[in-house]
Amino acid sequence: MAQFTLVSGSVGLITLQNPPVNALSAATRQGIVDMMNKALNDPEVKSVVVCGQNRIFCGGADIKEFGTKISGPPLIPTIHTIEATNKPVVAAIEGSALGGGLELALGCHYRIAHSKARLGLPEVTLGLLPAIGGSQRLPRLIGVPAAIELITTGRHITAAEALQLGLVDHVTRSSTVDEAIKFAQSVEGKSLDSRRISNYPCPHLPDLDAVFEGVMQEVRQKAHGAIAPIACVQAVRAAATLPYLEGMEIERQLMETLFTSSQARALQYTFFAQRAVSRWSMPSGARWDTSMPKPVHKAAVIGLGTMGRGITVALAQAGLSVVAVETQEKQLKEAKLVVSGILERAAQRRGMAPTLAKITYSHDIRAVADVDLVIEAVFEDEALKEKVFQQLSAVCKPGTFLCTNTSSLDVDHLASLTHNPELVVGMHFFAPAHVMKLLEVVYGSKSSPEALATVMQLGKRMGKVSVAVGNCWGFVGNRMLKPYMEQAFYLLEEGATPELVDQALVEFGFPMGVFRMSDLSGTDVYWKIRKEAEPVGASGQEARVRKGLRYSPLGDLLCEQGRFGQKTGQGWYQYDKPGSRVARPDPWVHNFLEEYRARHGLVARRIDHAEVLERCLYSLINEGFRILEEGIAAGPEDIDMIYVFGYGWPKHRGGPMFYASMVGLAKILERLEHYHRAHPDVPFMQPCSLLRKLVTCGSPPVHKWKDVIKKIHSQL
Ligand SMILES: CCC/C=C/C(=O)SCCNC(=O)CCNC(=O)[C@H](O)C(C)(C)COP(=O)([O-])OP(=O)([O-])OC[C@H]1O[C@@H](n2cnc3c(N)ncnc32)[C@H](O)[C@@H]1OP(=O)([O-])[O-]
Repeated sequence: MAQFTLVSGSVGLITLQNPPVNALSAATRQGIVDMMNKALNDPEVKSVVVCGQNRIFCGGADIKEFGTKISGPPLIPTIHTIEATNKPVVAAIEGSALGGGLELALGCHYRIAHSKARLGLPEVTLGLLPAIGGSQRLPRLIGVPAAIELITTGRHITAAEALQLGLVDHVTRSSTVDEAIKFAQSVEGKSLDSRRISNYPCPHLPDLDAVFEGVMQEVRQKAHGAIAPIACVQAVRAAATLPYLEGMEIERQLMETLFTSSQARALQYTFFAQRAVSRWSMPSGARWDTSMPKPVHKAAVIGLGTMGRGITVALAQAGLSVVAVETQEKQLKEAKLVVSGILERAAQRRGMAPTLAKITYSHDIRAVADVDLVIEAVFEDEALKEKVFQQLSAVCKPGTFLCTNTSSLDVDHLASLTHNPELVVGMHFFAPAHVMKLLEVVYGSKSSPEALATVMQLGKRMGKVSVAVGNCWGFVGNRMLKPYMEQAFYLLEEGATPELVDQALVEFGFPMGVFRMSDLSGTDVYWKIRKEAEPVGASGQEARVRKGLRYSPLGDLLCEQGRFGQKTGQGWYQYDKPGSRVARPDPWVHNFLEEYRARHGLVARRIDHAEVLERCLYSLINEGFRILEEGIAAGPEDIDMIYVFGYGWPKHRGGPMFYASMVGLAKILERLEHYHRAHPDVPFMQPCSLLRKLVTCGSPPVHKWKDVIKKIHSQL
């Protein structure tokens, strides 16, 4: 797990060997301890270079070990030994030096990085803090403000930035290990007094208390309830105010609390789930590792509204040639300006040339004749999309994949209008499409494994977290959102205000509540969808029962007043002016709700945050279980990643299905039964049979649910 070689006569080369990322597993830590002892005790060795096998220094602690009983030696004493030795120790950083990997490098006397290397302390993203001395050494080396920023965000930085910050001593474009060996020899026998970071005083900051107060406020606000960023600030404060060893003790105590927290478990689950969803499977048995994607060099986007523009940017940034088609001249002109502007600004930020030449614009759909893949992003209108699919099927070269960005239409139906339904796949982007990480990839009943593999690979190229799901109304994300939003409306009918519901959800960790979100995206968006799905019928606009089930017309009544949210300056909240982002509670809305309740003989009651969360979240989770039962999502990780990366579900709660497992499935079942008894006309509250089955099986942990689902399917 670590190898020792004597090179150039006097340099002990220690190579970490734990593929794929040389994570610090128990065996690797043991290897480092043993090999370092060997090097430091060998009189022939005058200096040491530490590097990683396969051009990656070290991806940090072995995250797989975190949920288990940790064995093997701790690294802190070894890092102290390295720092204290009189033999110069040089870290040769290639690939990544992250978390514990960078902390090991910080214990070395010198750090040399390859120009393509990435460095960072991403522990916070796993619900932890850099507790192998990183929180104490980094501020001493690069100063408190820069250290706080790196440690609380977990950002990976380039070697160039690391050099600028003083985190590394030298950056090279040639062989890092060779340079490190040469450098190590050049400093053999020289004093290392000025190279031991733990001896550095933390760079002085005037008015330390005020600085930390400001930082804490900012970090708290961004954390949305996550505890690790707060602990990171506390640890850096210890570095800034206490001697090194006392700071280390604070680091240890803070880590002890974080290490066993449910937030750390959720974030570590998310780390692996994010990677697991790329290993997709279809109900037919087709899988990621047996299906070959086709190369996509040139793609087209049809329709250059907000979504089409974002998709064009995402494709161009992924290095593809793009044909962007919009039939309306004015819209086409405007789109060109917007797309170029986004690409230019992004290129400026990265210090690169923009990829404008890769895009050709046209108002004629025939311009897509030679592309490998088309993404249709026209207005969400069934007749229009039908026409576009028929046209595409006629003009595209044989074998072109046809994708739709629909959020609510039937992928199978669109596929049926083409000559080759096996080439049709849904690509459900989230606005803004070049920013949002999630891509729901929807395979229809006829989609070929090759088509799915191609689109999943394209999603990866665009930097998306792509999740393959089956075809059904709303796919996974929007289908689960329906019961959640319905409950929010019912809560208003029963006595809540939009502020109360939103506050409960924000305290849970969502960046904003359902009503604020609805104002932001436009209250009319779902109104249009509702009007198609839930026609008014003979009983009228105000009817609270439709098709025999409970219905709340509150959202529809609000829209009829022209209150479309932020864009009109009025929605569930009031805004200073149309487009303003500052939402204030609106007495008009409170009055509107009171009058509505009076008209329907509803008596307002006190509703607390716990009820808001249980009703909104458990009904959403219940629908998640139905989706799993139907095989629309292959596993709970798929649902969770859709919610974390597309719907603002707090990462530190792991996604709805992981959250359900943390709350306890039996409790979720009991509360759903309770609410279903109280609201028998709300089918979303009726516990799903998979949930019952899992509870009967003793509520297995989330990674075992697939086994139960498989058993149910095999019994059918
Ligand atoms: C002790 C207290 C203090 C804590 C200190 C810490 O260091 S906390 C840790 C701080 N460190 C971090 O947070 C760094 C986390 N890692 C990363 O950010 C990236 O993996 C990368 C940039 C190192 C490589 O990116 P890339 O796109 O080239 O590759 P990829 O991402 O696809 O990964 C390939 C495979 O390696 C696996 N794996 C990766 N890392 C670890 C790990 N540490 N452990 C175990 N496994 C790990 C990964 O699951 C995947 O396995 P799969 O799915 O094939 O079975």
